[in-house]
Amino acid sequence: MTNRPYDFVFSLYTPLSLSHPLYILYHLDLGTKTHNLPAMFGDVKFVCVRGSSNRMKAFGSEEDMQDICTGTDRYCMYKTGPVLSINHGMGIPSISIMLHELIKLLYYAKCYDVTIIRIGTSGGIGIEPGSIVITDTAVDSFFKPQFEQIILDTVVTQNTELDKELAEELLKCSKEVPDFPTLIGHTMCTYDFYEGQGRLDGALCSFSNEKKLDYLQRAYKTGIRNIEMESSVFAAMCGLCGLKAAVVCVTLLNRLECDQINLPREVLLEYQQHPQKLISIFIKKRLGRYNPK
Ligand SMILES: O=P(O)(O)O[C@H]1O[C@H](CO)[C@@H](O)[C@H]1O
Ligand SMILES: O=c1cc[nH]c(=O)[nH]1
Repeated sequence: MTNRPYDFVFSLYTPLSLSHPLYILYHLDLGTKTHNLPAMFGDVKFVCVRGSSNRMKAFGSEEDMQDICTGTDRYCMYKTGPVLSINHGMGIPSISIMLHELIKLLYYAKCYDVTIIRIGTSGGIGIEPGSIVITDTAVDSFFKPQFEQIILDTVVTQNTELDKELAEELLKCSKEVPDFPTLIGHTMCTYDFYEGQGRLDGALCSFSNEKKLDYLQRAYKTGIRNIEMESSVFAAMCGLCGLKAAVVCVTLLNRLECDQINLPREVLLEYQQHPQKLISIFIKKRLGRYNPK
């Protein structure tokens, strides 16, 4: 039974919170006592997560979309039929807090068969800017396929593999959008945008251009095709909770060539549409509503 996989996780890990009569999803400004979560979210089948709140309304028309998390400016959430969109901010701590509360929300709303996708931007390694990378495995800065979570005073190593079948299904959907290359590869997840991603243009830089290129070329050789800042904890938490998950990111630059993102605004906006287009096709296909022109 994979219907509500998070039941399994909750029974393992959180008996206290489950038995609590009132549950507050603090950073989402939602709660079991204040909101009828099954009525509001029970039909959710797809959750799309993105970094910034501006990119959130992609699945509905701007006018009729209301932010569900009105009482907080931490996260924004929109719902269009079975598609829920939430932003996660930048970096592992921010997405991790959002995911804890989102997964509890899905549990209390009695959702089942949910697919969750991070739609994002990234720095490419050795590939054309504008390409899409569908992540098979998130790796850390040592190129290891793992996420190290500190729980109390213990380092717990978690698996960061993503759903292979889902990745292949997404790659198949990409054939419908031939305007930009799409590939499956490893994604490196870092704690920082600058030195942490081997950039020379931060406020601090403690290594040479040669060292940077050597590092990025070694990353390429292990199968890493892009770098971003959330995929490892996303893969680990969704995997532990049995949620089918994918990470689909456009690359904004080729890090073997430069560090600065200096694309004209309209090109940047156009690139950000690439993963969005792919995911729209995927969802429409899943819902039996895809009509290729
Ligand atoms: O996918 P988005 O939200 O653009 O996130 C990527 O861009 C941010 C850095 O600019 C990091 O959070 C990285 O993961
Ligand atoms: O280079 C990049 C671009 C977007 N996001 C990142 O984390 N790195």
